[in-house]
Amino acid sequence: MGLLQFLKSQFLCHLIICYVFLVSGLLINLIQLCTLPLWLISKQLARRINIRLGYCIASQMVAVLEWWSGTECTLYTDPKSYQLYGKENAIVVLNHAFEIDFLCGWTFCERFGVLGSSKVLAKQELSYVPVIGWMWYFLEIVFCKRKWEEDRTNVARSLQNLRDYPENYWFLLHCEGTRFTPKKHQISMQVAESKGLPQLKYHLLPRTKGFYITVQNLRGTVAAIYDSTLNFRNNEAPTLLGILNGKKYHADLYVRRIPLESVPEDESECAAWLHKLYQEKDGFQEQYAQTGRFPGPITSPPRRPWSLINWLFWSCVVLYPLGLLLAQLLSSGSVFTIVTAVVVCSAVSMGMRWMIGQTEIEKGSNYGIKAAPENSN
Ligand SMILES: CC/C=C\C/C=C\C/C=C\C/C=C\C/C=C\C/C=C/CCC(=O)SCCNC(=O)CCNC(=O)[C@H](O)C(C)(C)COP(=O)(O)OP(=O)(O)OC[C@H]1O[C@@H](n2cnc3c(N)ncnc32)[C@H](O)[C@@H]1OP(=O)(O)O
Ligand SMILES: CCCCCCCCCCCCCCCCCC(=O)OC[C@@H](O)COP(=O)(O)O
Repeated sequence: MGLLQFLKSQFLCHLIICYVFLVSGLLINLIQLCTLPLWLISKQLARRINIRLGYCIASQMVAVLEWWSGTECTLYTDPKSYQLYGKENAIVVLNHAFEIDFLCGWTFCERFGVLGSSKVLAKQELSYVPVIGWMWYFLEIVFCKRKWEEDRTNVARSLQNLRDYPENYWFLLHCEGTRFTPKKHQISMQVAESKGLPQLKYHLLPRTKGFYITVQNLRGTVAAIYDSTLNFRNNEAPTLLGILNGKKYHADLYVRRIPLESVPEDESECAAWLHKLYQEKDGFQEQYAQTGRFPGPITSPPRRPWSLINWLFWSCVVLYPLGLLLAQLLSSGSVFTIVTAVVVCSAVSMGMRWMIGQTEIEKGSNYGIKAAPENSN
C-alpha cells in the first residue's frame, strides 16, 4: 500500500473531508436562506444564485468521487446526441440499484455543466437531511410522498414551476421508485405477472404515474428523454464509505437520447411505452453481464478541475478557523474545553455517519415490499 492509499484509509482524513462538507454546507444553506427576500424581487436572479450555491455543495461530493477515490466514469452514447448534452433540458430515466448511483449522475452533470441546476423526483424523507436536503428546497427539487393521492397535485405543481427555469437542467427519474433488492424484485415481478407484463431480470417494475405526470407537465420545455443505464465493472457494489476510503470504482453509463415527441401523450400508451423502455434496459444489462460492455461507441467526457478547486476553496475557508480554535484549546489547557471539543467531534462524526446511512440500501425503506394488490391489472 502506497503512502497516498494509506492516507486515504485514515479516519482523520475522513473526519476532515466530512468536517469541510458539513460546515461549509451549513454555511451555504445559511446563505441560501438569505436569498429568500430576493425571490420576491427577482425570482430568476435568486434561482441563478442558488444554482451556484448548490454547485458549491454538490461538487464537493463529486470531487471526492473523481479526485479522492479516482473513480472512472465511461459514457456509452452516440456522438450526435453527445453534442446536445448540457445544452437542452432533459428528463433522465435511470436504473436504481447502487448506493452511489446519484453520485455518478452528479459526476456526469458536472462534466456537462448542469450540476447546480440538476433536479430529481425525490422521496420526501430526503428533504430533512441537513445540507443536501436543505439545499434542495432552494433548487426547487420535486419531492414526493410515494402516495399517489397526495403526490398527483403537489408533484404537478412543483413541475409546473420549472417551466420558466432560467438555466438548462436534467430532471432525474428513478421510475422503479426504490432501490433494487432481491425481495423487492420478487414482489414487483408478481405485480408484473398479474398485469401480464414480461419479467425483468435486472430492474423492478417501473412505476408509470410519476413518469407520465413529469412528461405531461414538462412537455414543451424539455427536449428529450435520456434513457440511462448504469452498471459497475467487476460486479462491484460501490458504497459512499468505499469512496471515502479512497476505493476506486469504474462506472459504465449507457445513454440513449429519445426526443420527447416520441413519448405518447395518452396516459395508458405512455405507461406501455415506459414498460417497453424498461424491457429494453433489461436487455442492455443482460448484454453488460455477458460481454462487460454496453452497445455503441464510447465518448467519455473528461473530469474538470472545478470540483477540486471548489473543494480546496471551502477547505481553506473552514479549516483555517478550526486550526486557530484547536491551537487556542490546546494552549488553554482546560480539561473542560478539551472534553467539550471531543464530544462535539464525536457528535459531528455520528451525524455524518447517519447522513451516509441515508445512501445505504440495507437501511432503505419498505416501499415496494407490500404485497401486490389483487386487482392490479
Ligand atoms: C449524459 C448523461 C446522462 C445522464 C446522467 C445521469 C443522471 C444525472 C441526472 C440528474 C441528477 C440529479 C440529481 C441526483 C441527485 C440525487 C438523487 C437522489 C435520489 C433520490 C431518488 C429517490 O428518492 S427515488 C424515490 C422517489 N421517486 C420515485 O418514486 C419516482 C418513481 N415513482 C413514481 O413515479 C410513482 O408513481 C409516484 C411516486 C408518483 C407515486 O407512487 P405510489 O406508490 O403512490 O403510486 P403508484 O401509482 O406508482 O403505485 C401503484 C401502482 O404500482 C403498482 N404496484 C404495486 N406494487 C408494486 C410493486 N411492488 N412494484 C411495482 N409496481 C407496483 C400498482 O399495481 C399500481 O399500478 P398502476 O398500473 O395502477 O399504476
Ligand atoms: C464531500 C464528501 C463528504 C462525504 C460524506 C458526505 C455524506 C453526505 C451524505 C448525504 C446523503 C444525501 C442523500 C443523497 C441521496 C440519496 C439517494 C438515494 O439513493 O435515495 C434513496 C431513494 O432513492 C430510495 O430510497 P429507498 O426506498 O430505496 O429507501
